[in-house]
Amino acid sequence: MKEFNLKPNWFKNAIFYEVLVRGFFDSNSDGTGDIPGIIEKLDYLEWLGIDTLWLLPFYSSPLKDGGYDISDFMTVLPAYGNVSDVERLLEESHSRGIKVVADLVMNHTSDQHPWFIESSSNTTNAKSDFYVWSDDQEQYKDARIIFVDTERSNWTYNENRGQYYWHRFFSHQPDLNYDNPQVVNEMMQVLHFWLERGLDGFRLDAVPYLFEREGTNCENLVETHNLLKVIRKEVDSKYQNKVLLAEANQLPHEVVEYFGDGDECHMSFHFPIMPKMFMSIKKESSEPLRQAIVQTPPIPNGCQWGIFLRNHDELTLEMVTDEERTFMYQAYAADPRARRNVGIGRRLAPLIDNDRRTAELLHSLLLSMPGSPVLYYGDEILMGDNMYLGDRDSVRTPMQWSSDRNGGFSRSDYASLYLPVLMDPVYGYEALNVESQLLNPSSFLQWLRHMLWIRRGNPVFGTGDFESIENDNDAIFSFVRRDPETGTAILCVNNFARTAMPVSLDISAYEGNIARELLGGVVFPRITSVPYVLTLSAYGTFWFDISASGTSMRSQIEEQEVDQQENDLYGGA
Ligand SMILES: OC[C@H]1O[C@H](O[C@H]2O[C@H](CO)[C@@H](O)[C@H](O)[C@H]2O)[C@H](O)[C@@H](O)[C@@H]1O
Ligand SMILES: [Ca+2]
Repeated sequence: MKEFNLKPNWFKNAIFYEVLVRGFFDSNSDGTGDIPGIIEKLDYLEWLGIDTLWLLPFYSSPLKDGGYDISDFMTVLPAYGNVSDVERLLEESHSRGIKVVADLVMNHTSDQHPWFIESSSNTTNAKSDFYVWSDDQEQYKDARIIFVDTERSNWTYNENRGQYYWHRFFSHQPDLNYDNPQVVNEMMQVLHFWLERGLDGFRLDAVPYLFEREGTNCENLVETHNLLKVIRKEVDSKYQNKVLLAEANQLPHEVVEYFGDGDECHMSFHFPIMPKMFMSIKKESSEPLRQAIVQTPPIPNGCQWGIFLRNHDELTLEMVTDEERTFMYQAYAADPRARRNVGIGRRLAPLIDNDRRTAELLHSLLLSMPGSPVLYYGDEILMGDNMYLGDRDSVRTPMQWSSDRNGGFSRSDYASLYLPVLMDPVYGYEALNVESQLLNPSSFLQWLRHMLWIRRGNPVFGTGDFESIENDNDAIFSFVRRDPETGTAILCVNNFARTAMPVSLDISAYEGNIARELLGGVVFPRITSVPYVLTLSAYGTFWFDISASGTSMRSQIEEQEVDQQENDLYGGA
């Protein structure tokens, strides 16, 4: 059993893994993944080297939005299991040193939630103010529509009540009214219910939209931030080492506001840099990503970004410029079937034409840039997608465990699967699955596991400063992650070009230090006052330990070995 990490800032060094409960493993052969199924796969996740599971909503739901339409916050969808199963998952995960956070949808409920059924019955019932009601559709006209593929308005008429209700997402997801203290109180009970059971925190879904105010776009309002401060205070006062992770798909200066002064969320997804990684690839230029990082404001101590390549939604293009959006659609979604709302409904591998080198470059970035990496289930084997499925189901097909029936995901009839497993010649389960990649020492899965291991052994990736390193090649993104107190420093060099590239780096500040490549342990020439010259292969990357002598993870003995190697290789020069 691994030592369970009880440090308050554990999430800064965590590697997150996002699990679609429905799509991971079906333990009872009914065609739907479930909580006991995740328990059965914990050994695999431990082997892979992840620290924290993020579970997509597992609560009771009519599943019209993948479970983000909750009809009871305190029960588990029967097809997924029950509360005891979740408790068992928490125990089993914790015993392996794995923490578990879950999605919490505070902004809205399903229209099947008893609160909404009562609220919509008339204007005088006890839950009458639980939602945002209006006689007309005139209010909040400055609020954009988010699900543009399906919704034409943020208001929908309810026959029973004879009024309109407000919803930022699907019309079956009425927004809760946080101006009503009873709603705040109810949501606090929900938080307590799950935290008491041992959950390690929440991913707070769609958090910018909790309040509405006339004359604003109803996003990121001060009232929303004040409520988050109240929630944080409540969580901190009763529990230890929990994490709140904000899902706020907003501009850089807005997204950092979800950390408050260190008194709101511990973490926030770094939405601004995600599309920029993909732009840098197609432009063969480090500039889009470099700019996005440089423009990221500093965050308070005790806070951390969550960085990701892909997730269960579309590759969102809501917060990029019109020009950038056009570029992204042309570069990554020439086929209009790939488009979803304001974004692209594809998984990582098809986005990058299944190119292993690009996948390695993107994951090297994910594991070395400031923030905690969040992996999406299936991306560790470079799973594909199914553009013919509706909404965002294109990227939510069953996990491919083996070449057995239904990809080893379920023993049920194929026809009863919640979504069809992929069967095409490139990404189908017979060609692409966990089992075959476990057996293949040079598979992407094995490569990624090695990278996660290296990252874990170098905590500076989670907690260190970020220093951009000047170089003479636009295709190359170079930076150092360092801990000024210990002198630990790791130089990361990334080539966005599809061809080999030379680069000269200005790392004279580290003059005298040895550069030791982290994956193979090979010693490169000592750093001097002149530019450091490297050659990178197409989409190539390097991680070098350039720490001051004796301050890194290396022991004194290793240091002597380095001297010897250097002597052998460079004749003591
Ligand atoms: O609960 C409703 C939705 O909430 C999240 O949505 C986020 O994803 C949207 C794209 O699919 C994005 O445009 C929006 O800004 C986000 O809040 C959740 O991740 C979705 O799955 C869910 O439908
Ligand atoms: Ca099942």
